[in-house]
Amino acid sequence: MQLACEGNLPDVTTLKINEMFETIQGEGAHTGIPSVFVRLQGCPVGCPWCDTKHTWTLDEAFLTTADQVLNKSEENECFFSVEDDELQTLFEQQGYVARHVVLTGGEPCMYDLRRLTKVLHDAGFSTQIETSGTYEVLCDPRSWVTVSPKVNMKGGLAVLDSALNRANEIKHPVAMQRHIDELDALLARCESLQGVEVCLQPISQQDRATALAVQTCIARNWRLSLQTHKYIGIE
Ligand SMILES: C[S@@+](CC[C@H](N)C(=O)[O-])C[C@H]1O[C@@H](n2cnc3c(N)ncnc32)[C@H](O)[C@@H]1O
Ligand SMILES: Nc1nc2[nH]cc(C(=O)O)c2c(=O)[nH]1
Ligand code: SF4
Ligand SMILES: [Mg+2]
Repeated sequence: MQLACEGNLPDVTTLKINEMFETIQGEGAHTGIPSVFVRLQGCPVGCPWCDTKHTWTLDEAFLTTADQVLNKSEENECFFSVEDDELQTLFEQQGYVARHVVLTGGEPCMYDLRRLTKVLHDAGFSTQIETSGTYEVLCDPRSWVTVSPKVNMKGGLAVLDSALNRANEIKHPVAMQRHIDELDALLARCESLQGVEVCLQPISQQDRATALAVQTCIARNWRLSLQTHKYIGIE
């Protein structure tokens, strides 16, 4: 077995994929960029307002074929398995033209993403990881890491701090003042976050959440992240 130390690639990782599609990145600093979305299966965090609850389970009863998953007409728990070094071939078969790949979920950092992100960057893609900070972020140094910190959730502070240390962007979902206070506490504790772009994302397009996010972004000079894909009815 190969060691996963610097310079070496870890062994092949089997990815479980719930959805794969080409769309426009709708959130955060990369909003507007045509992207291939790879939605990985599994998340134990349990945010009550999560908009991808269909990805939470890792029950093998939902294992199906790539064809079934790629041709889904609605969200469901079904997923297929693929080795990370076979993903690019699938992109080609699907005829994707986007050169930016967003790894999301579920919680993508339940998987070792080092081989996948290295191979993709070496092939000329850029990559972005959307993570909750509840698992260590294992990826290529060239990947853009968006941490949407889930405080007081499973994973613990040490893991969250290591994810925040790797973050290129903090994207915080908000609905109440309490969510802003939690973010303030994180920013105060984590020196590595000085200078990292912070954005607030209203939870589920609620009017009050949006008003709070707008007002706080103006007051703090933070960025607003709307889930723009939901406003225009794309994936
Ligand atoms: C579905 S999560 C998957 C990636 C990872 N588990 C995470 O939480 O970052 C992708 C992004 O959507 C955000 N999100 C999920 N449900 C949302 C909702 N109802 N309203 C606003 N943002 C939401 C998350 O906070 C995260 O930034
Ligand atoms: N268009 C689009 N942009 C997104 N940005 C983050 C998403 C996610 O679910 O992680 C997402 C998504 O599901 N669709
Ligand atoms: S961590 Fe992400 S995928 Fe998991 S429940 Fe929360 S928002 Fe959903
Ligand atoms: Mg989404």
